[in-house]
Amino acid sequence: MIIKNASVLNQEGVLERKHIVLQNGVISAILDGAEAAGEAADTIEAEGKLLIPGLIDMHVHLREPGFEHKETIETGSRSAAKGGFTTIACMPNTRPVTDSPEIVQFVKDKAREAGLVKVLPYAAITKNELGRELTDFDALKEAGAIGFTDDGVGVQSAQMMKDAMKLAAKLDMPVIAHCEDNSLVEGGCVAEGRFAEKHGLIGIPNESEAIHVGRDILLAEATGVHYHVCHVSTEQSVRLIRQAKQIGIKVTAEVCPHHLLLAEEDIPGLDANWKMNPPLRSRRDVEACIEGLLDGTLDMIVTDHAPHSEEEKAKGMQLAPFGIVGFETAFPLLYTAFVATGKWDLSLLVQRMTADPARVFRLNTGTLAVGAPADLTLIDLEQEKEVDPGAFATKGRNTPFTGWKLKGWPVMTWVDGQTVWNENN
Ligand SMILES: NC(=O)N[C@@H](CC(=O)O)C(=O)O
Ligand SMILES: [Zn+2]
Ligand SMILES: [Zn+2]
Repeated sequence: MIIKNASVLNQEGVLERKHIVLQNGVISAILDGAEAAGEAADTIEAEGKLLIPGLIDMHVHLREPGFEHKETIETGSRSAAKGGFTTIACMPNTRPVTDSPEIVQFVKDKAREAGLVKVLPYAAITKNELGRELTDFDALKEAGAIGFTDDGVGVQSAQMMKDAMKLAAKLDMPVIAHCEDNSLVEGGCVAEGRFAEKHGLIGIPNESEAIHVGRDILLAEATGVHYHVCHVSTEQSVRLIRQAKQIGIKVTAEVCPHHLLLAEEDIPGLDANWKMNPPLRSRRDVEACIEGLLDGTLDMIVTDHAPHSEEEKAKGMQLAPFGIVGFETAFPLLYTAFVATGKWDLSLLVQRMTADPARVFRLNTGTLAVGAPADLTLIDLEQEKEVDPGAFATKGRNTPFTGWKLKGWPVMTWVDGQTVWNENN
């Protein structure tokens, strides 16, 4: 197969016209656009469109097993492919929790049946994510888990976290942390700030996140583990991670599109489509996250795709579950807000969603190179469309971005050379 006349970013971040030849699931040649592309059984004309490595999302919730009314591995995979993602790593807060080799195997089997994107399972740190007893790290690694996390809750005991890190370090596996100290968030559903005050809600303070980041950085230093911080949302966390990196502690971090785009003061009313964990913070925190992403303190962008049903989200700000969907809006949101406005280079956005997650988690994807798996995404940078949850492939409709006019929509996605999403089919 040949993808002809695509716009491809070169090493210097400049767009060049290229023909990409795919064979047996890998990129077999990248030809100069001035050369003849040659013949193939299947030719895609990509004139005027951006071709990038398939996007990688290292933090997603697919809800299966146990919460199939919110999402399944198949619907989540389809939504990911539609959003331009080719590799996703799914969180273990399912029912049962992914705390046994059997559930890791179940997730892998379901992902293979769906046959769309590459699904990498995380396993829980503690049994049932209750924070009481460690899971069997050896067996979970053996079954194919790529890291350990209790995402959805923070590991409250420092000793438990230290034990987990020691074990993970021995197995050369990362610990991925949802940073939240429960004693500092009781009853909170939005961040401290103007919105919480106006509506008489208990506010979640920044320290509830940063206190775990600080604690865990010290434990990572002591144990030598690769420590990865989930969905960073505060100025204080960014500062702690920056300092830890400067002194050589093995810490990496991720940030979500909504924490780069929205602050608590933007929440329009008591609508739970604006409720997520961590919550939207102050404008100052948003600016610190952006700065952190630009200087590499925050290594990558993840969606934290967290679908919930409409009934659940209709329960209101206090009672509805935390979380918003992310796959199908992530790239267009960031492209429109930061690249189309000239604030960021296109290559920075692409790197933080491809090469950087691949580097941190040692994946063999995320680059457009001869010999690499043909995981690719074709993007129309010009077409403008409104976010319409009714048209989502995910079962979730829970997004604060309804009606936003965006550019940069993925139009085709390939995994190992197979088309997994095509706008025109
Ligand atoms: N981010 C969220 O708001 N919710 C996630 C849990 C999590 O990522 O902590 C979920 O599972 O719904
Ligand atoms: Zn989390
Ligand atoms: Zn999550």
